[in-house]
Amino acid sequence: MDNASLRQLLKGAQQDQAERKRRRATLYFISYVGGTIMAFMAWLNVGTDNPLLVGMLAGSAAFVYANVMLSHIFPRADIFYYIAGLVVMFTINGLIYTGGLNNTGLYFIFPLLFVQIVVVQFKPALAYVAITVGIAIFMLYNQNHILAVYPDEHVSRFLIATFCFICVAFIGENFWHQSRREMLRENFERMRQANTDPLTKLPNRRFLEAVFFEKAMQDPAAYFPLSAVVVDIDYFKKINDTYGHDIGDEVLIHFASLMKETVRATDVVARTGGEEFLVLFPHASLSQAVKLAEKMRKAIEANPFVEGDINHPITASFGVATALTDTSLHACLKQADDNLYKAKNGGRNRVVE
Ligand SMILES: Nc1nc2c(ncn2[C@@H]2O[C@H](COP(=O)(O)OP(=O)(O)OP(=O)(O)O)[C@@H](O)[C@H]2O)c(=O)[nH]1
Repeated sequence: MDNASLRQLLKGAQQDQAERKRRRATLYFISYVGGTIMAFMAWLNVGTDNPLLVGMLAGSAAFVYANVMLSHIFPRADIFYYIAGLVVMFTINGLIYTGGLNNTGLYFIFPLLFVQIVVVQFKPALAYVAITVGIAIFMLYNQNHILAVYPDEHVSRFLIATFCFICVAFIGENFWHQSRREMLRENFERMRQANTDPLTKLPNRRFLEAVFFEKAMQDPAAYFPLSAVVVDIDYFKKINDTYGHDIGDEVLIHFASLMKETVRATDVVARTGGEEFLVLFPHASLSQAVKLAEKMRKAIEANPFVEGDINHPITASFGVATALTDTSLHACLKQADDNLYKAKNGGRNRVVE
């Protein structure tokens, strides 16, 4: 797997945790509380001479509820945050257009603008707020086209207060956004280190268990049949004993890069133990995996470790197995291990399926 895909997988795993929870909780809270307030306001306005306001508030409440219900069904879709931001845009301008109850609509704009900033992510929120306030200003200066009547001094006070509110809200959001990004970067770095083998820079066993297998279980159609190849360098102890541990380390790095070069960007090569590696081929049948393992075996055999006076041939043994579905993943890994054992007992430098 190339570095970009690995980063992508790790970032996905990281975001899935705290960030998604925070955004979802915000959307749920704002939708249920905001939807209820709008429904209540619609009811308060029933019987007044402003049927458009009643319809708009009731319609917005219904839309907000429908949106949040759908977001429960599709919890991973971002579209519902943007729809909520659009409903807020519509409500703000609807309030300005109709004037709200006793012409008090302008007072509700500030909390609604804040909701828009919180629900939509930082950069898109700038565009949402600019459009919302742009339409509002247009209506306030073209009052002959709207139902409400706002005295000039209300308009100026409102615009000055809106300007100050937007500046303060965005400055706060900006600093919060920056510190969150910084925190995410640090967390990501820690996570990357925890999931990487420091010697070969390959993903480690933790990555497989906490990230890759989790992802495969969440979306089996994208990964299965998943083929596993357990690879173990032959007579590695002899290399350490002959040339020393440092050269042994160099051999492991050489071996890791050879294996990485022979697989595709979507395949994973991980170091799972001292001189043991696990290669995973998503969407690969047993026969395809055997061919790929044979290709790796030949590449390793053809590329001895060369450094200074040392020219040491290297071979490895391979155990292959395939999981047709996610339920057979653990049995497949055990089978691949058993096959590696057979390859070792059968004389090494071979692939056993
Ligand atoms: N240099 C180095 N050696 C390691 C590392 N991790 C494990 N080893 C060594 O790898 C060797 C593994 O030896 P064995 O399990 O006997 O396997 P082998 O000599 O490869 O023999 P077969 O696997 O049966 O072919 C041991 O000597 C470990 O000390 C490491 O990170 N660096």
